[in-house]
Formats: sequence, C-alpha cells, structure tokens
Amino acid sequence: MVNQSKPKMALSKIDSEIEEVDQEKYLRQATSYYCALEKPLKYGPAVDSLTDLVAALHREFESNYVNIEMVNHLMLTYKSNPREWRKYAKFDRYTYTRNLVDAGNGKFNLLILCWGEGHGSSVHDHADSHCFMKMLKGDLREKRYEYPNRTARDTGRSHHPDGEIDSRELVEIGETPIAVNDVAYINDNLGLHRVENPSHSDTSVSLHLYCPPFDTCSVFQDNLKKTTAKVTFWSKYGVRTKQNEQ
Ligand SMILES: N[C@@H](CS(=O)O)C(=O)O
Ligand SMILES: [Fe+2]
Repeated sequence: MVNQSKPKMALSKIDSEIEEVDQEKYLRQATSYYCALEKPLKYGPAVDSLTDLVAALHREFESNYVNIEMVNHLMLTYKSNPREWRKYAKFDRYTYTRNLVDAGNGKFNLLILCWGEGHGSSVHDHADSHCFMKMLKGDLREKRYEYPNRTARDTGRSHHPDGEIDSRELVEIGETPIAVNDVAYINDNLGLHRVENPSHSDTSVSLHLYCPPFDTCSVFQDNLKKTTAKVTFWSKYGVRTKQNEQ
C-alpha cells in the first residue's frame, strides 16, 4: 500500500500566534472575567464518581484553552460520596488540613480540605489562580473581602469616583454559607476570603481545585499587613506526608 501522506499546510500567522499562548498565561488572563456557574450546564457530561471527575478534569486540561466553565460544570456535577473520598480525609485537632488528591500533571491541584469543629482559614488570596471549592460534608461559611489596594480597573468595583480604594483595613463584601454539593468560586479579582466551619459539633470536608497550582499565597491581617504563606500538604494520595515533604 502506498502511503499517501498529505502535504503539510503552512501554519497561518494567526494559527502560530494562537499556538504560542500557554495554558498558564491563558488561565491567569481568564481570572479577569470568569465569574462562576450557579448550575451545571444543561447538556454537560455526567460525572459518576470521584475517579470519573479526576479523569474528566485531566481531559479538560489537555488543551491550552481550558474550558473553565466545563471545569466548573464538572465540579458541580460530581455528587459527594464519602466512600470515594474518605481515604483522603485526614483531620488534625488544631487546624484544617490540606490533602492532595491529584496533582493534575502540574496543571491543577485537586485537594480535600478537612475542617474540625470551629476550624477556619486566615484571610488570604489565591496567588492569581482560579479556586473552585465544593462542599462534600457539613457546612462552611465564606466571608469575602475586597482585595486591598487594587484599582477599580482591576476589580470592577470602587468606592471613589477616581477609582481608588484607599481603605486601611479589610473591607468585608459578603458572607455566604456553602451547602453540600454547592461550588463556590473565587479569584483575586473577585477578592480575598476566609473560610470557617461554623459548627462546634460537626466536622466539614471540601474539595478544592486550584489552577494553575500554587505553593504560596498571601495572608492579610485586619490592618492590611500582608505576608506570604507557604501552603503545605497534610497528606498526598491518602498517605500522611513527612515534615520535609509537605
Ligand atoms: N484556599 C485555602 C482554603 S480556603 O480557606 O479557601 C487553602 O487552599 O488552604
Ligand atoms: Fe481559599
């Protein structure tokens, strides 16, 4: 049989420019306009298990032009099943824990966070990444704050006609309870947040997707003092991490 390979077409200028946009750059740009789905897409694919969710996420992240809405849809569509996530859910007495489920070939991180009674995070940002947070068990309360010293152009919000936000302390912009199977979404353009398990008798568990992944974020005090915090993993793939591997 004769191999009839077709002559290669020269890439047009536009094609070659499109190919140069890398996924990280694309995702960071998308934080300026992406706002979150409230309901799954009507004709979106089904997700039947956590394994299915991870596989579907890997497929979405194969393209440089990640369909963020589809990522959001997949997170919404997965229905929490404790039997599937229990092996990742490791608690600490004193603080919430971050447990790595999947490192997404370096393109995203999927984590299970375990919140003991009354545990909460400090006010923090998300290092210019997208953050999807899905409730798997219990309740969490999210408080949002304006990102300090961003101009109206960055945030689309302003208290001043000239667009400057010159507050000297954190400005709260909302408080939302997140119920089981709901998905909350935030990025730095939408603000900062602090998350808390309001219950004094029950634990909570949430599933977080960060893209691109990050190892540090900024933590803010009431007076806007900002520090860089390293984010660590309490466990990876269901195995408790040693101090030097976190
Ligand atoms: N973004 C936080 C959890 S939360 O408070 O949203 C973290 O990854 O540790
Ligand atoms: Fe967060």
